Amino acid sequence: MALKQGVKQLVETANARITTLPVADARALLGDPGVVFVDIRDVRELEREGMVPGAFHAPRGMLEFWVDPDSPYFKPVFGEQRRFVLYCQSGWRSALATATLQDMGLADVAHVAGGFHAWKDAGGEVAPRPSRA
Ligand SMILES: O=S(=O)([O-])[S-]
Repeated sequence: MALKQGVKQLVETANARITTLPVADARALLGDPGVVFVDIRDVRELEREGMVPGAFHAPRGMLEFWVDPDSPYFKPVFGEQRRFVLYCQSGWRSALATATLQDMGLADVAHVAGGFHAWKDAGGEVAPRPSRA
């Protein structure tokens, strides 16, 4: 079956209209109280590899429902006037998720180029997943 769009095209289209932060720029934001790092990977990935210290874990499958204040699953962190910096493993899922949150109207949302892999390769800070990340 021929798809109308494959993942490569979806990611490219998303990347063309969202903010992508190089790892160095993202690392410079770590600890900034106006910034929330959002880890959208599966919990198993966090347990296996750790995460950006202090990141908020919002699995991609729930993301839209946690962001929408009209959803029963809304998480108040997404109602704060802060910058949201999403990351996944390699920057593909986060590109799609960032585009979606932008479409939903989140004012300041970006993602990390190359995801957690690139973050770690650059010597980025890594913390174990807290028991309730
Ligand atoms: O997390 S991912 O970029 O490999 S889809």
